[in-house]
Parts: sequence; structure tokens; C-alpha cells
Amino acid sequence: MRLSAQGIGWQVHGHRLLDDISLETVPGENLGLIGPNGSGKTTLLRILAGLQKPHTGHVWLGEQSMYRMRQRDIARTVALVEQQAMASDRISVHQAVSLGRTPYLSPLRGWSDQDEAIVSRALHDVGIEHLKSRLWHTLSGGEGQRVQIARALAQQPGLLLLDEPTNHLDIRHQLSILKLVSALPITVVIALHDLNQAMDCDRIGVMEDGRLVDIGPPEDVLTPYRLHQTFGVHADMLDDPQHQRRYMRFRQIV
Ligand SMILES: Nc1ncnc2c1ncn2[C@@H]1O[C@H](COP(=O)(O)OP(=O)(O)OP(=O)(O)O)[C@@H](O)[C@H]1O
Repeated sequence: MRLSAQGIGWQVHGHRLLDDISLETVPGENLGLIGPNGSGKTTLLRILAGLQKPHTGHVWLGEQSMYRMRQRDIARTVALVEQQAMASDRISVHQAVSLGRTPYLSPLRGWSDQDEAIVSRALHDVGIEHLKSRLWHTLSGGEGQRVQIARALAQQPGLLLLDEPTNHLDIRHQLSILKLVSALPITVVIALHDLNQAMDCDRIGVMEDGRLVDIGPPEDVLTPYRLHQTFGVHADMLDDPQHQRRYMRFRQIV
């Protein structure tokens, strides 16, 4: 699924939080979104998911304007995993993940074996089958985050938007979620704070003060200049020939 955004602007009380953002995803790519705290990543993701309408600009899903689509059709196309989406409802994990199937249900199209299979697969893929009978609100932060990701997978979107999906996860689950996400045959836009994890994305967009200041392949974007300019840190680039990979080690600017 191709998503394009043109001239996106958003402001609150005259303060510009997003300023003229244009981007287009490549179908099937993993696009990382990085930027300091408060640079506008969450606000942009919510607009790309159709939860907020921008004050200026436009979003298209494929050839269709998002603002001419029914909410149900948007939900069949785009899933968003938010950062702070903790549960308060007294429902089980299985029920929570089943909510991902809501856009496909109607009075004429009830719950089917296929829906059940999709939910089971999503529970399996994020490794929470053993939690399926637990009450959602009793889960730890990391377990709850995996439920949110399973719910989004059950939605079977063509475009998956993830807002710092690993921030509550232990290192093993961080790696397994990132591996799962990168193997999905769909377009993924993922906000990340860990810049070494962002290096594994196909492309990276850099947010700074509500503007998208760069977008491109990780090696072109994550330069010492960019890290200094946007994040205010020095970075040493370390090559790992065994895994043919580059890592960054960060130092404060003194
Ligand atoms: N409804 C709102 N009213 C006022 N300010 C807001 C509102 N929503 C967001 N902001 C501000 O907009 C800026 C961008 O916020 P946003 O959450 O999009 O940033 P972010 O890049 O996701 O940050 P973080 O990395 O800390 O999650 C912040 O300064 C935030 O305080």
C-alpha cells in the first residue's frame, strides 16, 4: 500500500507542531521515523492513520483521498499501534486482539472461522498465545504492547504505523517484534528512538521541530552531521565486518 502525504501542517494555539510535511512510502518498505522528543512523530503518525485531520495538506491511500474514505475502509487499510495505549477495559487478551477484526464484521458478515484463525495467528506471531485468557488490564506494559501489535496485525492492514513499539519491551521481545515487523509483506512506518535499530529500516525520515528535514537510506541520513545537528550528539561509526553492519556509539557534545 502506498501512502502519500502532501503539505501536512498542524498547529495548536498558533504554535506550529507540524510544518509542511510531504512524504510518500514505497510499497512494502519499512520506513523509520526518528527525531528528538517533541519533534512531531506521534502527531504525524496520528494524521497518517486518519485519527486527526491536518489543518493543511492531504493524505492519500493508494489513489484514494483519505478524507473521502469511510472510517471502516481506512481501518481495513491502516492500523496504528500507539505509544500509550494502555487498556482499561475488562476484556481478555483474545477479545482485545479480536477487536482488530471489527472493520470486517457487519450484520451480514458475522464472526467466522477465518477471523478466529487470523486472531490465533496474530497471538502466535507476537508470542502471546499463553496470555490469551488473561484480562487485558492486568498485563505488564510490555505484554500490553504486544497485545496492541497483535490487534493491529489481526486488522490485516496494507499499512502498519507503529509509534515506538519497542519502548516497553525487554531486549529479546524488542528484537523479535522488529524482526516480525520487517518481515511483514506490507508497508510499515515505525517511529523509533533507538537509532541503531533504525539502521535496519529501508529508509529513515528525520523529524526536527515539526519538519521532516531528511528522508532516505539509513547510511545517507544517519551521518555525523545529522546526528550532531538534530540530536545534539557526537556519533562514532563502528563497522562490524562479521555481520556487515555499521553501529553508532554516541557521545555528548561537551
Ligand atoms: N494537543 C496538543 N496540544 C498542545 N501541544 C501538543 C498537543 N499534541 C502534541 N503537542 C506538542 O507537540 C509536540 C510534538 O509532539 P509529539 O508527541 O508529536 O512528538 P514526538 O516526536 O512523538 O515526541 P516523543 O519522542 O517525546 O514521543 C510536543 O511539543 C507536544 O508537547
